[in-house]
Amino acid sequence: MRKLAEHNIPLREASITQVHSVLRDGNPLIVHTSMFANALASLANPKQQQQWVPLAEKNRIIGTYAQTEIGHGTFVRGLETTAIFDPETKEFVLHSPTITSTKWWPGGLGKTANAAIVMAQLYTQGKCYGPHPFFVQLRDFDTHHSLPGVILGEIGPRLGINSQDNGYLRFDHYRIPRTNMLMRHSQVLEDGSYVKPIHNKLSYGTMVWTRVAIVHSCSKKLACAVTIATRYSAVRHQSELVPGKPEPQILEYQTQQYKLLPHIASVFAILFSASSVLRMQRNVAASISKGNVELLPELHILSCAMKALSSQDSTQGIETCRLACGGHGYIASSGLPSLYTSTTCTITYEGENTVLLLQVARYLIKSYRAGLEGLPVLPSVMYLTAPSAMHQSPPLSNQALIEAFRISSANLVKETESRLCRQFNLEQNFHYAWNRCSVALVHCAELHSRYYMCEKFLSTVESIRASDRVRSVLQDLCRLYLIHHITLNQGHFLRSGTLSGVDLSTLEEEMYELLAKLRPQAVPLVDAFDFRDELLGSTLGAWDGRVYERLYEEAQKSPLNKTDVSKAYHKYLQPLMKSNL
Ligand SMILES: CCCCC/C=C\C/C=C\C/C=C\CC/C=C/C(=O)SCCNC(=O)CCNC(=O)[C@H](O)C(C)(C)COP(=O)(O)OP(=O)(O)OC[C@H]1O[C@@H](n2cnc3c(N)ncnc32)[C@H](O)[C@@H]1OP(=O)(O)O
Ligand SMILES: Cc1cc2nc3c(=O)[nH]c(=O)nc-3n(C[C@H](O)[C@H](O)[C@H](O)COP(=O)(O)OP(=O)(O)OC[C@H]3O[C@@H](n4cnc5c(N)ncnc54)[C@H](O)[C@@H]3O)c2cc1C
Repeated sequence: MRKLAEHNIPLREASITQVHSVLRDGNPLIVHTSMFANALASLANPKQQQQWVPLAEKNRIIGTYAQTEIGHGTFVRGLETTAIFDPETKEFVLHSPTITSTKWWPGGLGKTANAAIVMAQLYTQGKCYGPHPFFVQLRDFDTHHSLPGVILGEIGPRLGINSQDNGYLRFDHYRIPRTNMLMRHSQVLEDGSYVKPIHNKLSYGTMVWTRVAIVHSCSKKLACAVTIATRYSAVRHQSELVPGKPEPQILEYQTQQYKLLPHIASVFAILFSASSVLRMQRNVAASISKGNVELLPELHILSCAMKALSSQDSTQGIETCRLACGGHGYIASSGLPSLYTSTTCTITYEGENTVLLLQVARYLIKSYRAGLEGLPVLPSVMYLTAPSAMHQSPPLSNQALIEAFRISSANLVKETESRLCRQFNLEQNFHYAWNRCSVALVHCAELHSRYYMCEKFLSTVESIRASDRVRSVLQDLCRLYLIHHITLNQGHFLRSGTLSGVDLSTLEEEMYELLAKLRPQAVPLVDAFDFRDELLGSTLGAWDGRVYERLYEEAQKSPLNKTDVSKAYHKYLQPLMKSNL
């Protein structure tokens, strides 16, 4: 915090990588500086912002975002915490009526935060208006004691991010002023009447914002992992490539190149998609402030799609990098285990990936049906009902591969929609039919999202003007990315008839050539991510390549090495050795 202040970096602009470098196993302030700050900025009205933002910026108020309950995370409409308006006192009464209504998970809630944005079911004049956000003080701002009516604690050790205090929270008829409801989009007036928002999902805005932030952070986390594994692969020599010859760098093995290079490419694919979603988010935020919510559904769907794909890709990529480092990838000082545990949670939080992909699928099916009826659909899904012929692009060119993605995706949506109709005819119930088709629907969402990511990668690379040589390396990397994802999804391309078996084997051949061509670029590419050693925090990935010396030095720091004979010898081993057991 002191460093950020010294360098005049606003908290919200501190990159996740910098934060990760300081607190590799979780940061108790992350939800304060991200979701809490964003909720105040986007859900509070100007008067409320004047009241709370300066205090939050000075860290007098430290907040969290308390939405998930022990019984409900995904299904936000099913939240049980209530906020009932009392017109007599002009207060809301917050209450946790059941065990399942206990708030559970919020970052920093256990011990750090003294306030929270609480999502609770709003009741006024006897009617429920669904989940709404409230600013709630939880602890005394001076003593930090929890306030009467607030029951708080920490939820216990997790797979990772254990230096964060994820918490639980219950309310016992806890009263807050009416003006603590975040009132930028909807209001409860003094007489208890409810003023509805211009779009009923605006109160979910902080989730959308965070999903976009997660996409960006995933590219950074993956970039750290590929940097470590690639540099290590250039230092590590193992086995014989040619019998009798010296042990080569393990990066010479084609299988090692196949493990690493597609994930280096993935960093760029995620990064370029993140930039594109961020641009859209800024446009939508500007439109909303002018009262226009037309593009909100598109942003919601795109952020769901990119959050799901980037969290899945980066988690798998980091695990592949860990495995690519053999035994040394398993040691904590490699940095890879904490990268994995602090990234795999992004698959679950801020909307579990399957659930988000089903949101995307719902949009695809609705847009496809609208397109068939000649109704207007938004630009990103117009292709679903556009004529599905290949254009005049040269066979197997980048453009042709993008078209193959587009047509295969449209084909899969069409096929799944027909299945949905057939299932509906059998079940006579849309929701049961939907569930029966949901595996296929998730595949539709994944292919559509991959198409978007491939398209963004290609268009961004093609627009690079600064350096022909940089563009040329990135073009090869992009080509590798396209072919790699086509080979992983061969079935879709064969089914749509966009690529033949011969095409696929030609592309596979090219992929192997690209691995060899890109091999000399691997280290320069990851060096270009420009992570300082302190940021990477890895014995395997440091810039100077002194892997073995660093591993040895790090081992000396193990607490077990403080004495030659450990306490456990006297307490357990020696008695065991003498016991004749
Ligand atoms: C330690 C490492 C850190 C790395 C991270 C780095 C950066 C990130 C920065 C900070 C984050 C740090 C830590 C994060 C900590 C985690 C926090 C949390 O997890 S907070 C809790 C998050 N919870 C969720 O995401 C819940 C997921 N569920 C939902 O969002 C909704 O319930 C769901 C599934 C979308 C459904 O909503 P529901 O109200 O039931 O709607 P319907 O399905 O009925 O749909 C109705 C229509 O509304 C549309 N919709 C839904 N959501 C939105 C939205 N947000 N905006 C616009 N529109 C929306 C939906 O598409 C439907 O539209 P149609 O009727 O089809 O037109
Ligand atoms: C590290 C971490 C930090 C977190 N931080 C916060 C925080 O700061 N604030 C906060 O409020 N919350 C936080 N959360 C909670 C998080 O948002 C939820 O865990 C997440 O939204 C998933 O909800 P759930 O746990 O209820 O899973 P569930 O919804 O119960 O999911 C379990 C399974 O059911 C499936 N499923 C659920 N619904 C459907 C459906 N409609 N269709 C098909 N399948 C379905 C899912 O795909 C999944 O396989 C955090 C969670 C973690 C792990």
